[in-house]
Amino acid sequence: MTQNASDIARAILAAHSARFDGHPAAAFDGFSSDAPVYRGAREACARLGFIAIDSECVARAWQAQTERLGHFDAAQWPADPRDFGLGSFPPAARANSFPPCPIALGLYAVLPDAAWVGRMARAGVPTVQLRFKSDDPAAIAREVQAAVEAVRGTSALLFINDHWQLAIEAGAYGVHLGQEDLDALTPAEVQQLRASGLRLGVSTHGYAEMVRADAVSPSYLALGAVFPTTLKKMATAPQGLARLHGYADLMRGYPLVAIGGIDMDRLPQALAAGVGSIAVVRAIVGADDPEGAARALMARMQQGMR
Ligand SMILES: Cc1ncc(COP(=O)(O)OP(=O)(O)O)c(N)n1
Ligand SMILES: Cc1nc(C(=O)O)sc1CCOP(=O)(O)O
Ligand SMILES: [Mg+2]
Repeated sequence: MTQNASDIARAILAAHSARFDGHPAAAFDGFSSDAPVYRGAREACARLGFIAIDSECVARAWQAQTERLGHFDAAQWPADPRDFGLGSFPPAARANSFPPCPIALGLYAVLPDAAWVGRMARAGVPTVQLRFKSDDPAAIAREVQAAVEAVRGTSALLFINDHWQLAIEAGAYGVHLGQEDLDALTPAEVQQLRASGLRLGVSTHGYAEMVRADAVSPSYLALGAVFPTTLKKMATAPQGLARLHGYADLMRGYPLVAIGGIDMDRLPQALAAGVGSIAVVRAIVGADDPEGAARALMARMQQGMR
């Protein structure tokens, strides 16, 4: 049956509004195609509060899904990598992928300095990140080196945030980069990082950023911010659990890390979306007993993964 764009939008909203509630409608900036499924989906996504670049991405995927299936199915929110134009899955099997890391990185402590990295590695946290923010190049180099030394003799996997060249020199396990960090790299630098053998994790905050990250075939994807966070100013609103489920469905071939506002109470819900890792800052660094908090978070992760 041929349906027009308004019918398509209504059908999508009827099937998915309840799940994706809590986001105000987003500004609508027009269509890039005349295909009715695309147009209906684009309108519906804007009404569901997806930002324009994400609405565009999902609407195009909905059109691709319809063509692939041979019919429009309002119930089936797009979650097939082929419909988003992603590379082949699993990504780790691609010729140009970054080295793999465990599919379940477990509790992932994002920490402000090397002393914290050492403390949490010794407390048994499986994945740690040095997120040292400073304008002093000598201090940054010292901290990266100290973090690498701090995890020696422990089984913690150490990612260095932002400073990929120092991470290579110091021999870290991996590097974490945001979208802007990645944009600042030339193709030759991306290739240098890939050739170094370090793992690469990339931040994402929605469909369009996941698609961009997939283009470099990183070792893991971080999905944030799931809940509100006071740690840093975010450019996008908290994604919420329903979107986290959608993102994890689409990207399930990657090791996935949920981040942003996660604490003991919220951890089980975030884990249930299908991610293998939960990243936290304040739930550890802000705790009265950080080692105790880390142990409690790890125990809760174990329960959730059973
Ligand atoms: C696991 C994890 N996820 C996301 C981030 C954020 O990285 P980025 O977007 O580059 O922002 P800064 O941390 O550099 O402020 C992260 N560090 N770790
Ligand atoms: C560093 C960072 N990056 C995020 C992202 O969404 O990319 S959220 C975040 C802060 C996470 O801190 P807390 O666990 O204290 O909320
Ligand atoms: Mg960064």
